[in-house]
Amino acid sequence: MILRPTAIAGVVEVLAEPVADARGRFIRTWCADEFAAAGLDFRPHQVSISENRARHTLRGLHFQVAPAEERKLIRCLRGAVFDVAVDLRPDSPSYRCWVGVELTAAQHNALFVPHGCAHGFLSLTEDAWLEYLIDAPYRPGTARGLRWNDPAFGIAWPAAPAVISDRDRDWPDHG
Ligand SMILES: Cc1cn([C@H]2C[C@H](O)[C@@H](COP(=O)(O)OP(=O)(O)O[C@H]3O[C@H](C)C(=O)[C@H](O)[C@H]3O)O2)c(=O)[nH]c1=O
Repeated sequence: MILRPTAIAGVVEVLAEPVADARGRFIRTWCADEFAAAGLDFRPHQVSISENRARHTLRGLHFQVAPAEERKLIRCLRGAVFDVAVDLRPDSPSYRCWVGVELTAAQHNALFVPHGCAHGFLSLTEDAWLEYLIDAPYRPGTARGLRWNDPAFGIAWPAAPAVISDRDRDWPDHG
């Protein structure tokens, strides 16, 4: 795999290096050693799947508050999504900046999101499924959120959401 840095420190796109033969392809999607060699201390604790029926479903943007902070590796298992991370670390040179990456099942690419960043996505196809590798147990009530169109972040989404939860629609402005 190729770990490609983004404009936000610690947010890394993981590009697949498929090994093809007459039967098809073999793709490594995570490796502790390769991540560690890139300075990413990431050991998954739980794996989840997010199934999204309608095109332009938006989930997020979420982050977990300490001590429940999560590092997560997100990949698309079906369809495609526009995946976004926002830097919420006040001491970071990219504080309040965002990056967006198109994740597709066909490319097998992924986005690594470290502590201190919010994550969200907009599905670009019907039946877009995401896999999350997360390095902490799920702790209900520890999630906080940013609103997708909060002017404080100016995220350039490819489209407005057609489907969004009330909770995600109503996150307050961050001023
Ligand atoms: C996140 C999570 C949820 N759940 C249960 C709780 C609810 O009964 C149901 C849906 O939860 P929620 O509406 O919080 O799911 P999303 O809105 O997709 O939340 C996720 O969306 C954004 C984009 C993220 O990056 C996070 O992974 C996560 O916050 O699954 C669990 O059982 N385990 C979990 O780890």
